[in-house]
Amino acid sequence: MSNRQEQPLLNDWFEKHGITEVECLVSDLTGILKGKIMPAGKYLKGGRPRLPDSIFIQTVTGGYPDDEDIRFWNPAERDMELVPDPSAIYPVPWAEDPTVQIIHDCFYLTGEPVELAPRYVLKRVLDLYAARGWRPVVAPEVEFYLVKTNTDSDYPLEPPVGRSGRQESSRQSFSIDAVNEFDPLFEEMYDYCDAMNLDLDTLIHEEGAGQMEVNFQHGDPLALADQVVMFKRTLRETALRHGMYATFMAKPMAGEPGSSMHIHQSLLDSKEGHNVFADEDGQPSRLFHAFIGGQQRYLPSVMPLLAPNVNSYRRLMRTETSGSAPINVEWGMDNRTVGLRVPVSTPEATRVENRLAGADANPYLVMAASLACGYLGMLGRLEPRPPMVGSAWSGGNKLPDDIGPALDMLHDCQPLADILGERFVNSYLAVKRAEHRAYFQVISSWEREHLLLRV
Ligand SMILES: NC(=O)CC[C@H](N)C(=O)O
Repeated sequence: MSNRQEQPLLNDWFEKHGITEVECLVSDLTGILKGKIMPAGKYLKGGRPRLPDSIFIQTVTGGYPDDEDIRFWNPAERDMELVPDPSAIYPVPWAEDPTVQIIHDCFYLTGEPVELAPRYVLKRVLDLYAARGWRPVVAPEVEFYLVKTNTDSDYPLEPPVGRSGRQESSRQSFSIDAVNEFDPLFEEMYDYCDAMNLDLDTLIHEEGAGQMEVNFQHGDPLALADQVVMFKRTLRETALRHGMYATFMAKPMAGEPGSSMHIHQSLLDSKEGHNVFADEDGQPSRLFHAFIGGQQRYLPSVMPLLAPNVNSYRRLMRTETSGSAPINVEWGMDNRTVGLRVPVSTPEATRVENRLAGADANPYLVMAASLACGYLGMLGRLEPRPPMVGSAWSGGNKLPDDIGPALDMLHDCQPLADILGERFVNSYLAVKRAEHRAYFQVISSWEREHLLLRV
């Protein structure tokens, strides 16, 4: 991978846009963009930027796993070379100087890819599909909240003040006027997304106060994961410019529904280009059913990638305000109470929507995990349970209800480690356990409220 095929393309692009500065981006496990900022001339002329591989064992608080877990990564903390992906070049429309942001892949200096990189984990799963002549297609839907800026982390978040000077105080699902309250912000968001070629389909108001959802046009999973990462960055920046925060936390406010990252998934024959989830007679195919069977069998074990934080499981708790966040891996036609919804569609658009992931998850890992489960189902020709008709809520929570048990289930699932990479899974478990320990060291206001004078 040390060839420089991409160099002429970069030269042209930089020249055309008069680029003076480059942001070299790599997504860590959480989805935080790490990297280096460089003058354009140096970037084009000089060697590739480097980072230590320890960026992939860093927790969200900047810590590292405990000593006993360190054997899972590379104690030498080796350098990685960052290689630009020419299909992931985006201008930075809000920058003062002409700046480009480029998503990079990571390779050791010996040439092997770094298996801990989330983007590599997705590529690895896509390669397995490609080897069988399959090309998965996905369409992500991402929910988020706009909230009032707030610098006191002990204080609950609040909805932002819109153009009317008021905060939303009742459910405004699908209201156009409630979106228009934040018109200046969304107009700028669209301008930025257009400049970056992010293919947004629709924007709607969701159920929560200040909660919105964007849908992306369907396409290649790697390109869409890149787009979601870039969209999150763009929206956070836009909101700041308008005196608000945009948050992708799975459950930012106790009395409001959580935010999800639904993934619609279909499967094309790589050569012919037709959707193999439908038979010649237009009926759902055996592969489609086996894909769902795999999702039913393996999704509970891959929950740490779909719901990666303690906060993620608050979204998946059934309460009066949890909205339609699923707590099961049932499937059903046009049914929003199940984790695996099959929308009514034409045969060419036959697909299954995985509704489990939170908006807080890393999109590379969500897509890798979800597609890995479907792949295992197709390989093992697994049969799904009968589709759910009516409400699936009454069956109770069929998913791990906290990050601790979810990590134990991932640890015990060898078929997933074989697909996602043993070294990646072990490092991921170590990082998430370290985060869980750090969380547990914080004494919450609930404990002060209810235990202080009673126990
Ligand atoms: N768009 C919807 O169906 C709502 C999803 C819900 N907010 C969730 O967290 O899963």
